[in-house]
Amino acid sequence: MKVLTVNHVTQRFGGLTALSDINLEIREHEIVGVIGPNGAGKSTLFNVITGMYAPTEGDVYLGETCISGWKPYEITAAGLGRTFQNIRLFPRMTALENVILGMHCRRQTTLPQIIFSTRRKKEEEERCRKEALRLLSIVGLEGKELAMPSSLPYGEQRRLEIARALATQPRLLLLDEPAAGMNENETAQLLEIVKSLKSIGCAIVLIEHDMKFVMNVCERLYVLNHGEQIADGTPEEIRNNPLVIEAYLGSEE
Ligand SMILES: Nc1ncnc2c1ncn2[C@@H]1O[C@H](COP(=O)(O)OP(=O)(O)OP(=O)(O)O)[C@@H](O)[C@H]1O
Repeated sequence: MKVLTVNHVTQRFGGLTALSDINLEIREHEIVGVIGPNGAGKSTLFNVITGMYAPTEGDVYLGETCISGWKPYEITAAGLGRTFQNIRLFPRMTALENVILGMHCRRQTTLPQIIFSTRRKKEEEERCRKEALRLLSIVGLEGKELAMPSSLPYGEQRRLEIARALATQPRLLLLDEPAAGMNENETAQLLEIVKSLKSIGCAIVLIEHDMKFVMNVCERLYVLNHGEQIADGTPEEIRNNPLVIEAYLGSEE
């Protein structure tokens, strides 16, 4: 079953075409990469999918639902989670609280229940706490629930962001350069965690410049260059694609 369909999407900014007729299909449980040299349009594509921009042309579907023009929070509630290129954790909250906050779009208590502290609210709080602890352990942060984000090493802060994104119960998770700034050890740990997310039933699309990481974790790749989709296929096919090789060599000139 398809989780995400990007259907003939074009994005223009004034006279600049940042994306031109892009088509993507992501199926359940897949891990798919979007790669391309600087300025290729990767972030713009993520911004269109997550509702930061409404596409100039074309449509985005989450499952069977067209989400083009929806607001980011509506898209999150519909089942699309994301992490950002730069860490966006709440600095004055513990790791656990950061994850619990990610759940707010799924919480069932109403405002009066919150104000009058009903039994239902307490039960829900306990349920959220247990779920947040489970998510922290999925990203390898068991025992770190009371840590403040700034006390965690960089690699763990990025994993905490993934746990928070998972707290929204996404069908699809978008990771924006998850390995950026990580050392070799941190990248290797992240690789195992991303692979393990397959088993919790969410599909993953990631933008990443670290080619070794991408080639190891992704089952399929889409390649953008100057806003155009120049290739898609398995890592092996992409590695040997002359258009891709030319795009990357050209970008180093
Ligand atoms: N809001 C905007 N207004 C105008 N131009 C934009 C906007 N966002 C992106 N662009 C332009 O669109 C093009 C694609 O940029 P984008 O950031 O999507 O590329 P990218 O592949 O993510 O690059 P990088 O790998 O360097 O992050 C660039 O020419 C960029 O300057």
